[in-house]
Amino acid sequence: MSGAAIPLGAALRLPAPAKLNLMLHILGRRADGYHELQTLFQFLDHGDELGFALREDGEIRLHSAIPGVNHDNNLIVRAARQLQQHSGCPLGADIWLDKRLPLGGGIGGGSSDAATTLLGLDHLWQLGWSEDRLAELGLGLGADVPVFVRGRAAFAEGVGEQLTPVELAEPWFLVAVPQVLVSTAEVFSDPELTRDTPPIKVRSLLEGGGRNDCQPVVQKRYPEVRNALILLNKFVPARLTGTGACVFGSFPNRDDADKVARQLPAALPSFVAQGRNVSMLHRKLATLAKK
Ligand SMILES: C[C@@](CO)(OP(=O)(O)O)[C@H](O)COP(=O)(O)OP(=O)(O)OC[C@H]1O[C@@H](n2ccc(N)nc2=O)[C@H](O)[C@@H]1O
Ligand SMILES: Nc1ncnc2c1ncn2[C@@H]1O[C@H](COP(=O)(O)OP(=O)(O)O)[C@@H](O)[C@H]1O
Repeated sequence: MSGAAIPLGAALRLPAPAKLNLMLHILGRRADGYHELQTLFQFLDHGDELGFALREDGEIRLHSAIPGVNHDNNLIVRAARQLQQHSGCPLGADIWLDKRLPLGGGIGGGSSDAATTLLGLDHLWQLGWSEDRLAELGLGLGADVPVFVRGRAAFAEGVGEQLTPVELAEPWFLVAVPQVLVSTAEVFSDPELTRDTPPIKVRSLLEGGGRNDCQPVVQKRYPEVRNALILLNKFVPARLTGTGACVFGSFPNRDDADKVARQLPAALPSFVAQGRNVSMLHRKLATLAKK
């Protein structure tokens, strides 16, 4: 991406971590067309970074462009404007984005950027909004925004907004990034999508199991994703996250994950990161609260 680095003048720098959907079941379709899910979210210690500085004139300016996303449609700008409108805050902000997460990868980059913007500006503008209020506002921006606002690994139901925090093992993940952009809307409108998985209880899930119901449709439509799953499966059980395109496998330590990463072809970029039950954003905010 063409993003300027975050300048030293930014008053606040905050991470926007990626997430994985460790499993994703589709239970049915609601009257409004959205799908009822059960999914398990865990954060990664890898992500984008945002910088914020206060503006007295009420303007919201994002200084880093993402190719293909115009300024006003960027989830960062939309999140900032929503918070401004709903809080009646007269202040504005200069915002910078160091974009490291792939777009449309199923690792939640856009949603995480939006959540970091909501929490970052709540801090900068000293609004004192509760997490509940910020999560509710975030849901209007995207189904995955609330989990990033709350920052706890969670079992999610509904369209992803009913969250039950969970304590999971924190293994290392190798995340492969097929060079293709998967459209979430396209996957959810595929007639072949499994939409009738019976609901499960969180306890049975934590004992292992689960799958990603989007995977058969995505690997059929996107050969890049199919190939990535085949390649990674040679080393470790591989699975799709969200609606893709990223696929991942888990390892007990960083070295094992790095070894496999080195054996993947150059045409399939990847990164290694640790699964975390508390997001890096919330760890950073906790240190600011102590100051
Ligand atoms: C399914 C997940 C799992 O994390 O996929 P990823 O986007 O992360 O891959 C997300 O909940 C996705 O959330 P998000 O990416 O915010 O989706 P949205 O932009 O709200 O939805 C894009 C389109 O997908 C369909 N959609 C999305 C979510 C859902 N539960 N049911 C749906 O049918 C709708 O047609 C919607 O218009
Ligand atoms: N700040 C942002 N970062 C990433 N994508 C954004 C952002 N703002 C808007 N978008 C749009 O949202 C789409 C999906 O975003 P992203 O979160 O990267 O994918 P996914 O939901 O699959 O993880 C992108 O393809 C892009 O068009």
